Amino acid sequence: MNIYFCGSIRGGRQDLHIYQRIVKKLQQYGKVLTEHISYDSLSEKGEDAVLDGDKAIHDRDVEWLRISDVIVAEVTQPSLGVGYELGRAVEMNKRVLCLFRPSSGKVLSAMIRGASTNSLFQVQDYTEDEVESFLEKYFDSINKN
Ligand SMILES: O=c1[nH]c(=O)n([C@H]2C[C@H](O)[C@@H](COP(=O)(O)O)O2)cc1CO
Repeated sequence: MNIYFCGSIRGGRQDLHIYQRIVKKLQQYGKVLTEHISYDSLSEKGEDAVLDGDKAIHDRDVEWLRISDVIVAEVTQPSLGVGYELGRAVEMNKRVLCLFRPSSGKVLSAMIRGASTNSLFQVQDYTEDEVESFLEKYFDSINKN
């Protein structure tokens, strides 16, 4: 199974430790195409700028979305890139799980919470200690279907 994990990079790296837990857990279920989002070495600047760097990142990531079976996004730290990826994923009719921590004091965008109209696009509120168990439940349920 190809899994696309979305997490904030230029939107801020505050939640990196949670991304690392999520990616580690997701790797039990399939290949995480975007493992780099969990790297300590990846700063708020983004991946190393090469000639045409941002275009290459965008085109690679859209292709990875296209070949993904499931998209899991940690959406607590707002990120333009994550929002864009989720919009593209909806257009591609992909299965999406968004994870949000209300304990952050933030209020999730209506364009994400409001997109949760069917089982294909789910938004799950969680607390940090529950993250692995929510992922287990989610993957158990999709593996049954
Ligand atoms: O260097 C990068 N590499 C990369 O894969 N992305 C993708 C994956 C992330 O889920 C998302 C983060 O977007 P942003 O940088 O706007 O927070 O965009 C984004 C950047 C930098 O914007």
